[in-house]
Amino acid sequence: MSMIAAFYGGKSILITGATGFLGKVLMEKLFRTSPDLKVIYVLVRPKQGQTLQQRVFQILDSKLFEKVKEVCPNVHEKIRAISADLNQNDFAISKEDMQELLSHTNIVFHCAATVRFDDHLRHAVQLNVTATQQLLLMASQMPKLEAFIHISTAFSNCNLKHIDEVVYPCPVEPKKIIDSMEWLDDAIIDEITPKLIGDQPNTYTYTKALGEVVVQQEGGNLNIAIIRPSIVGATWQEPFPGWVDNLNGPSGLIIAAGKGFLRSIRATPMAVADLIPADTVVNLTLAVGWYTAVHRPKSTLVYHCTSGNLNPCNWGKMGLQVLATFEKIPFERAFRRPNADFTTNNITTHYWNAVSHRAPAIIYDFYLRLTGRKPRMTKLMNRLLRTLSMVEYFINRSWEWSTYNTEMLMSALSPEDQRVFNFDVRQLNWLEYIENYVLGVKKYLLKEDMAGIPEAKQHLKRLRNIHYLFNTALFLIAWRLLIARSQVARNVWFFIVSFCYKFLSYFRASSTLNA
Ligand SMILES: CCCCCCCCCCCCCCCCCCCCCCCCCC(=O)SCCNC(=O)CCNC(=O)[C@H](O)C(C)(C)COP(=O)(O)OP(=O)(O)OC[C@H]1O[C@@H](n2cnc3c(N)ncnc32)[C@H](O)[C@@H]1OP(=O)(O)O
Ligand SMILES: NC(=O)C1=CN([C@@H]2O[C@H](COP(=O)(O)OP(=O)(O)OC[C@H]3O[C@@H](n4cnc5c(N)ncnc54)[C@H](OP(=O)(O)O)[C@@H]3O)[C@@H](O)[C@H]2O)C=CC1
Repeated sequence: MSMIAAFYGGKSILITGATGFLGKVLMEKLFRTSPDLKVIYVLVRPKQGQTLQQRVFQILDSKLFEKVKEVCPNVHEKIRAISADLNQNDFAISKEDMQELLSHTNIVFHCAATVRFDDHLRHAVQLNVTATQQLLLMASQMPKLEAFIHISTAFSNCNLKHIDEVVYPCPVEPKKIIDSMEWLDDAIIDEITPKLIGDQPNTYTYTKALGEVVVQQEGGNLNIAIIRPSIVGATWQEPFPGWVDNLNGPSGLIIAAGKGFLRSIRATPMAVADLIPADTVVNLTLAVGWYTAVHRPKSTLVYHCTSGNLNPCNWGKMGLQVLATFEKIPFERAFRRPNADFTTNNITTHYWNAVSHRAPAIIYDFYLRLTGRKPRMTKLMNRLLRTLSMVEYFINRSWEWSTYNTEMLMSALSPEDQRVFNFDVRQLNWLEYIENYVLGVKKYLLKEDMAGIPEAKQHLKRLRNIHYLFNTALFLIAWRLLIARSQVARNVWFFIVSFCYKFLSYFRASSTLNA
């Protein structure tokens, strides 16, 4: 019997960010392994004309939850959606709901965040810092609370090369930042943002670092732990391989490469691609929840959920495997044949951006205009280039994350828990994982049918022929222009033509003699 699964039985669990990528996998695993849990409270904001209930039921009715429905048929009754906006005071939670949360919650998993790299500092601070502070305040009023688990990121201190499982101080106290956001106007915030974030690459990593400091400073007597996952990718094993539902991290770029938009990325092939599957993160999170509640460590423990030091894979290997998978499982209606490559310096990056990204987009938009359609490729390409510029920082460096706490926890688990809540990335086979990832992107993100693969392959063959035809035509035109202008080119041309003629004459003569 799994001790961790038994621990969550009968518990009331509060999850923020449950409608996000990681939150969904977390809920799924909780319901599947502890179907006798009492209730999961999810803080949800209403969206797109959907009620809260509809938003949550849509998640429960998705393929991700198919196995859950078998082991926990009354899952709809065990989830309680609470209207909340983490940007508002007291999260805009009603008094009755707040009362219920405060008096019943046993465990809190805080996953909600803005993960946009370029978010305005005011918004990023509100969600990643102030909301964390407010949630801690709420948690301190929960008499039955056993553990508070905060999800941060392994990149919260990416200005360092070697990162330990400790909370690092920030140059400016989070409280001062929170206060200043209240009275500074947007223009001034824009101006001081680069100075404040210093050697952090963006407002996301900066505010996640501030969030950790808030957790440490304001955790009071709570049992708190911080989890730092690296780049969260599709599921590895559970509930099935390859599940992914948003474009963050590598997923969007896999689509862009598979559809043929992405031709070149400035990346260091030997840099470590520190991906971590979503189910691995969730298994560690649940194990940490159990350990924190049961063993009550004296201080806030930080757990790195990374792959690089235990089972490293680099971007070069990953890129090649992604391309190899496209051969077997191509995406439908590609714009060009997938043929992306890594570049390593600024000049080649600019060159390939102009030649392989912008020029084809302009030509295609011209063609759309000619045929009376609305141009759209240049806009899409600009967005892709913006995304590339945002992720460049992370794919041209390697970090070392120590994993003492994570390894300590692994050895503290029973063999059964090590199996059910497996977070040992040494067992991960990267080639298999990446293939499943690409397949998952095709099935769950692009919603493409596997039956369409033969047609997709035909389409790629047509694109290849068009490519060859286009290149040949281009070469002939260039050559024709050169011959018209240069005596040397003309001489070379006559030499080649007469050589071919002589060779053919000789060949014909010798075959007549033999006959
Ligand atoms: C040796 C040879 C080898 C050969 C090799 C060949 C290679 C070939 C294989 C290639 C693949 C393998 C290598 C992969 C490298 C991956 C690196 C990942 C590093 C990640 C590090 C993460 C570290 C930190 C981890 C964390 O701790 S946190 C989690 C990470 N957080 C994020 O990943 C958020 C990022 N994103 C944003 O920050 C915003 O998205 C923003 C970008 C500002 C845009 O912003 P904006 O332009 O405003 O656009 P949106 O409004 O967002 O979207 C507007 C429209 O574009 C859509 N769209 C949004 N995104 C994306 C996206 N990516 N890709 C595509 N489309 C996207 C969206 O659907 C919407 O479409 P629509 O609805 O209009 O139709
Ligand atoms: N994905 C990754 O690669 C990594 C993620 N992390 C961390 O993991 C956690 C989860 O990330 P992930 O699941 O990928 O992110 P998602 O963007 O998929 O999910 C974010 C969640 O936060 C919720 N949220 C955002 N704003 C508000 C708000 N104002 N009020 C209420 N809820 C809000 C979203 O709700 P809604 O559905 O309404 O938008 C969503 O449920 C984050 O803390 C992130 O920093 C760490 C390392 C890597």
